Amino acid sequence: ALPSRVTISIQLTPLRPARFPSIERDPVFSRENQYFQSQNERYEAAVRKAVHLQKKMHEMGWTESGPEFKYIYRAVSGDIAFLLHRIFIRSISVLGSDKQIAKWIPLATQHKLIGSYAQTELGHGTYLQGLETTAVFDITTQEFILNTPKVSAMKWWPGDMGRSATHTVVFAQLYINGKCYGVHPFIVQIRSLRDHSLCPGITAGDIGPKMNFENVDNGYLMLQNVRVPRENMLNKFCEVQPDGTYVRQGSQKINYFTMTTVRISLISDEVIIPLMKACTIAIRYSVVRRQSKLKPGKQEAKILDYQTQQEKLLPQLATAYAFHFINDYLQELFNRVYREIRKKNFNTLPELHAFSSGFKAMVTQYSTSAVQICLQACGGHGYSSLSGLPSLYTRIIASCIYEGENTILLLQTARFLIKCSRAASAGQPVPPSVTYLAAVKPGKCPAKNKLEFLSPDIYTEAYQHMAARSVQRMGNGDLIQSGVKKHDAWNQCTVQLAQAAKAHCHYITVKNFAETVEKLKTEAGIQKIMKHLCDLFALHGIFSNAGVFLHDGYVSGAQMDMITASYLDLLAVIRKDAVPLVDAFDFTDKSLNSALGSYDGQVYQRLYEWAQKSPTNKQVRMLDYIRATLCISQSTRCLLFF
Ligand SMILES: CCCCCCC/C=C/C(=O)SCCNC(=O)CCNC(=O)[C@H](O)C(C)(C)COP(=O)(O)OP(=O)(O)OC[C@H]1O[C@@H](n2cnc3c(N)ncnc32)[C@H](O)[C@@H]1OP(=O)(O)O
Ligand SMILES: Cc1cc2nc3c(=O)[nH]c(=O)nc-3n(C[C@H](O)[C@H](O)[C@H](O)COP(=O)(O)OP(=O)(O)OC[C@H]3O[C@@H](n4cnc5c(N)ncnc54)[C@H](O)[C@@H]3O)c2cc1C
Repeated sequence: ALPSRVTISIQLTPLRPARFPSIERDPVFSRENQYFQSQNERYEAAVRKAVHLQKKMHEMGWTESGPEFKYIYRAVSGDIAFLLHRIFIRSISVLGSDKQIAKWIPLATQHKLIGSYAQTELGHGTYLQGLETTAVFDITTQEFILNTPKVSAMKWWPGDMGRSATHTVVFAQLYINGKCYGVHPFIVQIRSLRDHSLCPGITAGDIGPKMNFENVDNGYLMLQNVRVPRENMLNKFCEVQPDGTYVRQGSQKINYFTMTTVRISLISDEVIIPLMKACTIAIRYSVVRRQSKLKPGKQEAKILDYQTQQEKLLPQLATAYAFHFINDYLQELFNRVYREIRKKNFNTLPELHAFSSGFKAMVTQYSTSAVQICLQACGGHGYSSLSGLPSLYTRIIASCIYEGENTILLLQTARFLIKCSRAASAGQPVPPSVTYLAAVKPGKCPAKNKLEFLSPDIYTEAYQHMAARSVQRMGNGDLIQSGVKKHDAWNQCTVQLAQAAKAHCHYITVKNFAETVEKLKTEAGIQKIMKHLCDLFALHGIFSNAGVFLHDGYVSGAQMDMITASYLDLLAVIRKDAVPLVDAFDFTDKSLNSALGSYDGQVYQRLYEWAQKSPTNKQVRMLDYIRATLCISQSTRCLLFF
């Protein structure tokens, strides 16, 4: 067992960024009364924090890629406003010409404007071809005229739109001489830089209460004959020339590239960090909370000593590590493809789109389920906002919806896999990440005892077989043909297609975790612990989805019993290291903001102290009202009685 506060110096630098006490102690970044604030109070506090952060960054010379910003973002990202300003900047960086970048990026990075990303409409979020906002090219004035032709075309959801943004990237159907060229991005000013009032032709406001994201003023936007210069259409890849000629380089879908980049970047900040926080809170609480007795006459047991509690929480801990590693894999994939795209080579874009879509869907869905399990594993106190778990859950669940609803994205991945499977079967070249699709052997899992299922080769092979079979089973010729036949066949298979996409991503995650552990150059003890976590992540996936591994007999019923035995044995092994493994995430008490997860374990005192801050404990008038009501009811009851 590792010492309690061991520094697990594994090569996971984002897990262990440097600490910045000055930031920790900064009262502006305090999260102390957050759970008692209204939506409006949360938003206004978020704006104060954002402004303060920009001042600090300017004074201290910090950059968004620097350790200080990363630390703040990890600690208080859920509290800072202008989240979508970063996506506004990213849109211009990836879709804007050099001239547009030179003009707009300095204004944005110096916060001389506040940006937003206005794509989703009341009537359409998923189906981008159905967006109804229009941008008509006026050749006489060299402008685009933007309109919201009907209520369903109103932009609805864009972050920072409600009160903050002065500019936004509006996605609209481009029309030239009556012909539609599809969805394109346009920079539109929506509020005055002088007094923040709405610009002519602009109607905007806040969309109202949500499950979470109170630090973001998600808003609505209507445009009425709003004119922008021709130069405001982001034109790195698509351009309207002065004479109205439309020129495009590469895929028509390149205008969707911002989403691809965000799907990869949000995984770390908006999904893995909350998952790690939830694991930290639930596991620390589970070694403090004692409930019931394991043996008569003994002290009440720590709830983490119950096998069921271990089976709830430890696979989520293993998932947090697995997803941290896959995040590095995806970032490397993105960097490789983006280098090619900048050279105007779009050949690898389909693979990046398929992977970014599939992993965004799988990681957000599994992590959201994991945070819910952590919340429920803490019993009644987990349901208290003061545990920090409800806000982690209501925030992370949104990641299954925004930046592409998960089902839609899994179907995009499936579309790519089916095409690769057919190409591989025909002996045509396919990307290295999917060459396994051509190698499906009917075979049987060779493992003969439960210990052999702790071999990464054995379980990775089982995942590869399951994924290849899931994809190949769907790869019949009808699915990608054109015409009605394809659409009918496709829709009748979408449940299994989504499963095949998830199976592919799960296999890649297991394979990547095993390869990463193999390469870990750390103290032998750390590598051994990481191997346990990798084994647990892999066997948990088989244990939880036994049917797909048993389906074609690759794994037998007897072997499934061996897998279950090894899986349950691992729980007791990892239980000993559970606390150091969450300590390794190195969240401060302030960043956790949890009465259950604080490092000193003083749960009950903290719950009571924090509850005293509740305004409901201060509203004497309300208590008087309740007493008066009770008096009335008692007198009524007396009359009735007599
Ligand atoms: C720091 C982060 C904080 C987060 C805070 C929250 C911020 C949230 C912001 C948002 O939510 S912004 C809005 C997000 N909206 C979406 O993600 C919309 C989802 N919908 C789509 O992406 C598309 O509509 C679709 C589902 C992909 C379908 O697109 P379309 O109907 O146009 O194409 P298809 O017919 O399905 O496919 C045609 C062809 O195009 C390829 N393709 C599709 N998308 C992309 C892409 N992004 N990149 C590259 N290629 C793409 C697709 O693979 C097909 O290719 P082929 O198979 O024909 O070769
Ligand atoms: C917190 C939050 C922040 C957001 N921020 C922004 C922002 O800053 N900018 C922005 O532009 N947008 C933003 N959005 C909007 C978000 O991008 C959309 O809500 C998201 O893309 C889902 O689209 P939708 O709402 O139209 O869902 P729908 O597509 O209507 O989904 C409803 C159901 O229909 C199903 N469905 C739809 N199409 C198909 C299909 N073809 N096949 C099978 N099933 C289908 C879906 O799977 C889902 O189950 C935000 C949303 C949230 C929740």
